[in-house]
Amino acid sequence: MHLNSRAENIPMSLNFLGRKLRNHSVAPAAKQRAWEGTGPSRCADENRGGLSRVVRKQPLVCVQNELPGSIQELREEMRHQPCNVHNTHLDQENNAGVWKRGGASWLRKSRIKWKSFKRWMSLEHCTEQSKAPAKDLNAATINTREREREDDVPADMKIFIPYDSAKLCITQIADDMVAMKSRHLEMVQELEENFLIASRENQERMVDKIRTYYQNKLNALKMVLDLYQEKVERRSALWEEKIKSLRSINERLQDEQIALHERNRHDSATWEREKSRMMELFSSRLDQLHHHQTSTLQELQMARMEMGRVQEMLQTSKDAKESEAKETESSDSAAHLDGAEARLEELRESLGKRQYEISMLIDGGGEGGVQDSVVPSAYTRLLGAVVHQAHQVYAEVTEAKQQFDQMAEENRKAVAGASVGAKYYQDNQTVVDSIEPRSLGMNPSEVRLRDQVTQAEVNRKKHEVLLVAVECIKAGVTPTLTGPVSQDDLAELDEHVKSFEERFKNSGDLNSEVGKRVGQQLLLLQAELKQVKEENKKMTEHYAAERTLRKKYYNMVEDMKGKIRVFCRIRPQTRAELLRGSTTIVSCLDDYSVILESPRGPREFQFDRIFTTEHTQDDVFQESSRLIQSAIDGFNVCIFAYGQTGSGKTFTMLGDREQKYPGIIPRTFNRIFEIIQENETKFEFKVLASMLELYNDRLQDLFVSPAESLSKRIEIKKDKKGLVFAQGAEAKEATSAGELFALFELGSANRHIAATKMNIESSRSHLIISIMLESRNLANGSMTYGKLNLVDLAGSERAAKTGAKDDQLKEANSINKSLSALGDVISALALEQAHVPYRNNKLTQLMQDSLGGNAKTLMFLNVSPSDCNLEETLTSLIYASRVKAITNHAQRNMESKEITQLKEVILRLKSGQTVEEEDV
Ligand SMILES: Nc1ncnc2c1ncn2[C@@H]1O[C@H](COP(=O)(O)OP(=O)(O)OP(=O)(O)O)[C@@H](O)[C@H]1O
Repeated sequence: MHLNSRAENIPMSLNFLGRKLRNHSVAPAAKQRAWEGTGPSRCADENRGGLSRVVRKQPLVCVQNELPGSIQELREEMRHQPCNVHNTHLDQENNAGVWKRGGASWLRKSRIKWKSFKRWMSLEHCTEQSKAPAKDLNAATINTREREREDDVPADMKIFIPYDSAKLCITQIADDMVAMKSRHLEMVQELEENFLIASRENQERMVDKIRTYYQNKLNALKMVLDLYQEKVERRSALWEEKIKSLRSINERLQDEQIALHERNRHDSATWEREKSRMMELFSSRLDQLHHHQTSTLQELQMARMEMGRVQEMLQTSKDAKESEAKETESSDSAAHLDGAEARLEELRESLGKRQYEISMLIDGGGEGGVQDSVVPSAYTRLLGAVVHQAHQVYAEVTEAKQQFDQMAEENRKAVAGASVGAKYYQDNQTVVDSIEPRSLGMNPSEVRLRDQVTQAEVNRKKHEVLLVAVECIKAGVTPTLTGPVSQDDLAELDEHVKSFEERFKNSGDLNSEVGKRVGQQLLLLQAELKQVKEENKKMTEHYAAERTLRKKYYNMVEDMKGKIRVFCRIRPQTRAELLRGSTTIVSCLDDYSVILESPRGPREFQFDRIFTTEHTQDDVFQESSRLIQSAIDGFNVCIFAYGQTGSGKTFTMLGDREQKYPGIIPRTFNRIFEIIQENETKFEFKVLASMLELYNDRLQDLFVSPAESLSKRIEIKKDKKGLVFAQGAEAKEATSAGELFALFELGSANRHIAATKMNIESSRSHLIISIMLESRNLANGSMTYGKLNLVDLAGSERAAKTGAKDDQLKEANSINKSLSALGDVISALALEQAHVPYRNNKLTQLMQDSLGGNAKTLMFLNVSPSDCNLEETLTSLIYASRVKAITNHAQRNMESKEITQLKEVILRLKSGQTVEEEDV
């Protein structure tokens, strides 16, 4: 067998290539070239690197074509002329390892100069070197020189290789190829690992970057918030100062008001005094009038008496005149008679005048006395003004009221006292009257009696007038005055009233001016106070908004840190509790603090959010819906409700039976498909759901009938990413919220429910709904896998309290066992213990990737507000407080397009399928 000198390069090159590939991590393209280099099509491909470069100048002629004859021919030849090469030392030397050292002896025997062979070898080596980037100029120069030398080699030179050696050589080539193939597979694996590591590192770097970015953002926000807070505090201080000053102004004004009031009181006292003085004046005037009337009456009587005397005289003179006329008429008696008649006339006149005056006095007016048109109006005006003002004082000032009442009482007593005198006067009127004619010659006892009677009458009248005046003031009615009033009296009274009115008016003006000023100031103050209040309100709102924002960012950070969020929901009192007369012992301090009134005093607990009876199902869902987006973004999300039996877990998670108030689960179904719809142009989604129930320590698939479920064995497993899944349970695909809800209803029909002693329908199993959310980015093909666990835990309860027996007792024990296992896991996680007892119970196993794992977790703590549940509520609150301390390590389940493809290739290789070039 012989080979063309150029063709000889081929096996040697392959050997080199094999070695080279083994010691080099090759890029897929290079690997592909290397693969192609070993394939049968390599002869045709001149333009590829490596081996083909050596033969670029002279096209490579295929080995088979260059061979002088067929193997048969060679064998023939060897039969006639035993191959001396075959019988040379080659085999021995080969056995002794000479082959490996270069096989110099057989080369010599084959008449090939060692030098030439070495040159070929070097040439090949240099050619291999030239595949790598030509770093060294010398190497290129050597290469050129070697090629020049190669041109010296005779073109027809043949090398004879013994058949066994050739066989050996070919066997080795075959081995090399097999080794190369396995190496290639190793490389693929290596590549895959490298890709995985690189992508993981990349992801971690990204997460770190995002974390730093958000941390910086948060710090900036914190700074802004601090600034705001400072501003708010400064403004609060400013407003407090303002309020303080306003308060002091207010106080000052109040003092002024009090002083004014005092002054008013003082003025009214003065007015009182003035009024009583006026009353006295009135009464004295009335007395005077009365006196005047009495004296006029006396004068009248005297005039009557004188008239009687004069008439007597006239009668005597008439009688004398008649007797004289009978006897003789004398001139003296005629003169005497004329004088008497004049006197009579005079007396008549005087009497007429007096009678008129008396009639005026008695009738209260009349021509010739006081002017009828002036007196009543002046008095009415005067009295009207005085009484009106006095009545105002009486109505407004309590003390004045008392005084008036007292005055009325005193006058009434005085009138009563004076009436005795009057009665005496009436009883003795005849006596007194009989005294009158002899008044000029009265004895002292008679005069005293008459004076006493007159004084008593005067007093009575005076008090009667005062009483009438007081009563009129009290009633606000102007008294009607009868009797004559002189012009002087009127003028004096008028003046008096005018001055009083003036003073009153002045004081009123003064008061009204000050009052106006005070009122204006008060109005200003009120306006300012209103403004301050509004600003305060705004500031409070602003502050509350800032606080909420702060809390939101804090929550975001907590989310990023992976803290488990705990929301506490206080349900309203049930009918049963109300009938029992239970009182409410749980109250909410603000959005984040809850207070429990325990026998040892109030205990405060802090949570991420508190929901009271005023919060609707929608409010509760709004706070939780952010997590649904996270699940679609590729996080593990778990929302679960914890609490004693009947505390409202099912109401929170599922809603009421009629779905009038749907809970988190049905709302989540809708939200998932809303988000999907919003993103369907960018992503392709797949939604799979499974529904399990953990009942009496046994996992049951709720998507199959209970009978079928009994025959199924469901095991909790973890996939490569550490995600928990239930092997053996059905995962059904849903393409709409309606489909998902229909699946949920199918599962709900198979749940275990019982009624407790309190007659509340109670779920006796833990319900776990898992929704797997796969999304493929249509732009780059990357895949994300999110998982949303919605868990309605069975209620924790005290068997003794609920009156459970037999099966129900067993159920209760199983529930309590699993909840206590959950408690142990929470404790271990909160204390960051090395070992977390997830495997103690199926519930904790199932929730492993939701608690302290790769998840975002939200726990609803449902509590009853009634005192009859105090113990359970306290335990639940303590339990949930521990949960808040747990930190998860939320990570996105995402892989790049390459990883996804490589995984597919590996799967196909494993299953023995062929892999196309473009797949890799
Ligand atoms: N926030 C609420 N508003 C109005 N009613 C509520 C509220 N929470 C609970 N309820 C009512 O209280 C009762 C008990 O609630 P629910 O069945 O949800 O409790 P639970 O904790 O799920 O009980 P169990 O663990 O026994 O299943 C129900 O009648 C429910 O309608």
